[in-house]
Amino acid sequence: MNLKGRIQRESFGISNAENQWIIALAGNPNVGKSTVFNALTGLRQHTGNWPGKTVNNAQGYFTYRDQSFMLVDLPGTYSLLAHSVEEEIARDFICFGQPDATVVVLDATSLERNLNLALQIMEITPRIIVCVNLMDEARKRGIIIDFDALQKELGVPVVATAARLNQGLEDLQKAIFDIVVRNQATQPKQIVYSEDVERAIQLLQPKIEKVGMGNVLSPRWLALRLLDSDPAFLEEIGRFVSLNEDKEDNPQSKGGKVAL
Ligand SMILES: Nc1nc2c(ncn2[C@@H]2O[C@H](COP(=O)(O)OP(=O)(O)OP(=O)(O)O)[C@@H](O)[C@H]2O)c(=O)[nH]1
Ligand SMILES: [Mg+2]
Repeated sequence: MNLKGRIQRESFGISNAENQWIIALAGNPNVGKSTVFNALTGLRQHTGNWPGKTVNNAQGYFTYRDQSFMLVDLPGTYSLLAHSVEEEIARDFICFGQPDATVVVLDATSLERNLNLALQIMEITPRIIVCVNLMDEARKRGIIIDFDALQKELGVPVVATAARLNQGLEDLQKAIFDIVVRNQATQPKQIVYSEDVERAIQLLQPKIEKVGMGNVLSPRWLALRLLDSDPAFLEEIGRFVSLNEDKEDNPQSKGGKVAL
């Protein structure tokens, strides 16, 4: 990891070892994130608070095929629209903490509602694994999920788990490994908005690409956030750009401001 990436992560209280991959664990409240986290990391974990917040932060470690992974258990959220401090933490870490991949844990018994968050994260990053947890509950209720169809539709890896029963966790580790270490390509499904919004995105996107943030955050997603015009978040983006900009690579960038 480069120095800028390290500084960025440290601002979230994350200081991973050299050669240690960072995996964010996101999901709606009560879907089994912490159960997945505990099953994968066992006793190799420590907890504290997110810097400056009274929200619990847990980090843990596991190794798989000689690679070391740090898991970061994010607060449970229904969306990333930052209506609460939990949503803000989850959104900022996924956007600016530069995780090498994000696992989004879904409740197999209420997929439709849970997919909302997965689609939001898929707008931000292609490095995502969908983990459909509570599969034992779904089976009990006679819910059948067509995983091949779901994976095809979403365009990202989908893994079935029952974390409380320790089922599917090795498949999850392999899916993480494939995305992070083997650089497996994904094609996350993108939400298509109304004609007006799509036209505005088309106008903004090339300008955002010129500013040179496209390799860190999705230009399409940034265009949507500019259209939201949430001033606090735009300021956050500006701070992030100034940490990450490299004037030699990117002569167009201007003093850390999103100059459009
Ligand atoms: N039956 C079943 N229960 C599970 C499974 N995974 C987790 N649970 C249970 O679901 C409840 C919530 O699990 P947590 O791991 O705390 O969920 P969480 O997503 O971390 O919750 P928040 O941190 O509050 O958002 C607990 O009672 C778990 O034991 C599973 O695969 N099957
Ligand atoms: Mg939890």
